[in-house]
Amino acid sequence: MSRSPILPDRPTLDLDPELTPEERLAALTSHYRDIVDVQRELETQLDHIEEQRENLREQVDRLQRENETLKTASLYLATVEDLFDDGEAVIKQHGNNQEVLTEVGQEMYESLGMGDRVAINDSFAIQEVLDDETDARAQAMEVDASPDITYEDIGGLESEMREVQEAVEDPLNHPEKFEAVGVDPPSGVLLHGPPGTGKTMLAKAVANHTDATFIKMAGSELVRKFIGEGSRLVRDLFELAEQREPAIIFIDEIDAVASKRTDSKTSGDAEVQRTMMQLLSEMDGFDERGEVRIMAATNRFDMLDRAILRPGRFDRLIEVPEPDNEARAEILRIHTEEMTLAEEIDYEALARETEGLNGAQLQSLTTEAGMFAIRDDRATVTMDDFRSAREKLIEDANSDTPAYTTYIH
Ligand SMILES: Nc1ncnc2c1ncn2[C@@H]1O[C@H](COP(=O)(O)OP(=O)(O)OP(=O)(O)O)[C@@H](O)[C@H]1O
Repeated sequence: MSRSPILPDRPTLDLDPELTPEERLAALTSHYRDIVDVQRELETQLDHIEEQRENLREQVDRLQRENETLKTASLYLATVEDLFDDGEAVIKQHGNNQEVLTEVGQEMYESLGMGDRVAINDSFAIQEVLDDETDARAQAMEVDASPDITYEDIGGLESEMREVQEAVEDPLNHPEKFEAVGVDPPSGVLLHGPPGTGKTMLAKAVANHTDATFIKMAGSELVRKFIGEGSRLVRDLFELAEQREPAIIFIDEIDAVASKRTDSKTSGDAEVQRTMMQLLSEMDGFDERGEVRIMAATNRFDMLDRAILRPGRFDRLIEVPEPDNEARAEILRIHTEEMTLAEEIDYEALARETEGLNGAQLQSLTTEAGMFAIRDDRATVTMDDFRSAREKLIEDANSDTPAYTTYIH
């Protein structure tokens, strides 16, 4: 780095009173020139300083970026095995079971207990104390011994329901049929299609009709920020399914863990890859698992890594489309079953008027129509209420409420 600038000497003027006017003029002219020279020198130095300032600014930016990268660098999971009075702890890293003695800052030391799960960095320094492991799993998985959704609750999707029955329900309820013919049922069933069209409902309904425990894991939950955590959750998921068989594993938003490989080499991507590899290896060892079926859903079929679609993995694809006229009428019928409706209600007309809405939006529409009746102090819901509800949904869409923006034109 350059040193501080050396300021030029300030020019001085010492006029002798004895000087003639000509001599005085010459002295003043010379003094003026000195001043101009100094000014030039100062200007050069100023340019130089500006340049230095620019360099320093760039340096600060670079350091800030490095700092950010360090802060977001991957952390590893470990368990506190032992705590000593002198502010040291023995931690055991998950995955490789390496035990390390590490120093702990005063503040961190006070919040630590034996057996705590912690996140550590590359130098084994504890960065964070984590929730209880069981909490983390409970948050990530939804376990429902008998979901109450039935096929009757699903509007439209007749052929999709039949496919799901064939691929998931029959192998669980009548494994002997498959044995008799000598074919293996599909390993995994992937439901794909736009959001809010009933994919989760299909998976729950099939669990209901088979007495299987429904175990749902959101793909986004599998993309954990700590190394080894995602793959550990995948292992836990399959273990739990085995303990609870018959069971249906349902991985929603599977694209979060099984997207096409990106070229970027960030540690986050590497961690997602590891989680996907764990998922693939669990699926490959699937045959021995008995009465466990696996289903997954995605809105981003185009993004999926083809590796998960190979035979023995998700080898049955079922597209779940947006509802057509007939399906919309049926969905509206299902969701208004418990509502007090005016006799004038014409489902076919409503279906035509709600073109572009998916199942989830149609459900909101019925609730919203009910709200209009309540606001008007009526117990009966009319066609006008449904129309006002539709207007409101459009208004919400136009005010950038994301859920409806893409559907109402
Ligand atoms: N075909 C349908 N019949 C009846 N209700 C439906 C249907 N599709 C969606 N719904 C309603 O929308 C809600 C959300 O549906 P569901 O969670 O099954 O959609 P999804 O396709 O899994 O959506 P996402 O991809 O956003 O997870 C359901 O609880 C239900 O109320």
